[in-house]
Amino acid sequence: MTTATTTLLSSSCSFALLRSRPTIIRRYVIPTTTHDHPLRFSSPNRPGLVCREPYYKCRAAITGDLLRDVGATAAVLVGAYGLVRSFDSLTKRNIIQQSLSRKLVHIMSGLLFVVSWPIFSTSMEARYFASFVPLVNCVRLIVHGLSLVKDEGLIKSVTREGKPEELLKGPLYYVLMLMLCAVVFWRESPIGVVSLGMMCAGDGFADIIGRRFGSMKIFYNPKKSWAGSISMFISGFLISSGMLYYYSVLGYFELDWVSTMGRVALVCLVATVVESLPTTHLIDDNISVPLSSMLAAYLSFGY
Ligand SMILES: C/C(=C\COP(=O)(O)O)CCC[C@H](C)CCC[C@H](C)CCCC(C)C
Ligand SMILES: Nc1ccn([C@@H]2O[C@H](COP(=O)(O)OP(=O)(O)O)[C@@H](O)[C@H]2O)c(=O)n1
Repeated sequence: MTTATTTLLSSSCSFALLRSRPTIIRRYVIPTTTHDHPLRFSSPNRPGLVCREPYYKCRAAITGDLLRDVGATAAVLVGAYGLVRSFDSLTKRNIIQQSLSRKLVHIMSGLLFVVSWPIFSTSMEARYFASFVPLVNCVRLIVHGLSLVKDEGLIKSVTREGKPEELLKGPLYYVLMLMLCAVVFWRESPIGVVSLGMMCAGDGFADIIGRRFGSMKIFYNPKKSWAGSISMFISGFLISSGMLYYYSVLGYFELDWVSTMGRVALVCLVATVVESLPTTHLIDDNISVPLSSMLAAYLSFGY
């Protein structure tokens, strides 16, 4: 470390405690509705702020963040593996059908992943630690999808027909969307939370309800039903709103709930219409539903 840097750091480190007010720290403008970075300080790899605390305090804070993020990543990785294994066991013991098992994994994986985001630190790198979990699962799906390694439990839990190559479609797109939302939107924007709510809960319940009660088919797409689409809208709206409430209770968002409910309803309507279209052969629902939700949420929420 250069003498200049040491001098800069050893002089002091200023901690700017951000709550939910717009705060400008030199080149950083923190949006009104987040305090995802309650502590921001400079270090050689974090230029831009003046240091005024003793250097050891900065090191301690950085080390604390690092340990917290590594621990959180390990815990979520174990949770992901355990979830798939649990449903594999339930399917093997014929407690639930394979199709229902896959949909429950579809619904629960992404939602629990979003629920886990607050356990990561407030550092700028936390989102990359979190996105490491879907990355590992992405590699796992590719390795098993190419049959480089055999994992009957994984294949049975997340495929329709038990073919390894199925892992390279819906499930792979699903974890890629989890990574995208974690890195791009994280805890700072409702867009990622709502989009994953629609992909996980909305699309998941559409399948479960539609298969069972979908006798009235949609006139422009006989493969989809009104029951499925209506359940997608309702479940997507309730789960997405619940996730936004969860994050607002934790202080990440300050939302006007009357207008927010309208915005979420609009996003749900867009995603539901997109999912009902006869385009599954062109683009997987795990791509079209989250992307259309992101666009609608961006236009609706504005950040
Ligand atoms: C079955 C899945 C997608 C198939 O979708 P579709 O084709 O039916 O529309 C989901 C695949 C899930 C994946 C194997 C595991 C993902 C785990 C996630 C990244 C982290 C979850 C952490 C949490 C704490 C359990
Ligand atoms: N809007 C919807 C969505 C699915 N479904 C039912 O759920 C089944 C699976 O839906 P899907 O092809 O979208 O499944 P995924 O691509 O989400 O895995 C469909 O074949 C329908 O029987 C429905 O009835 N209405």
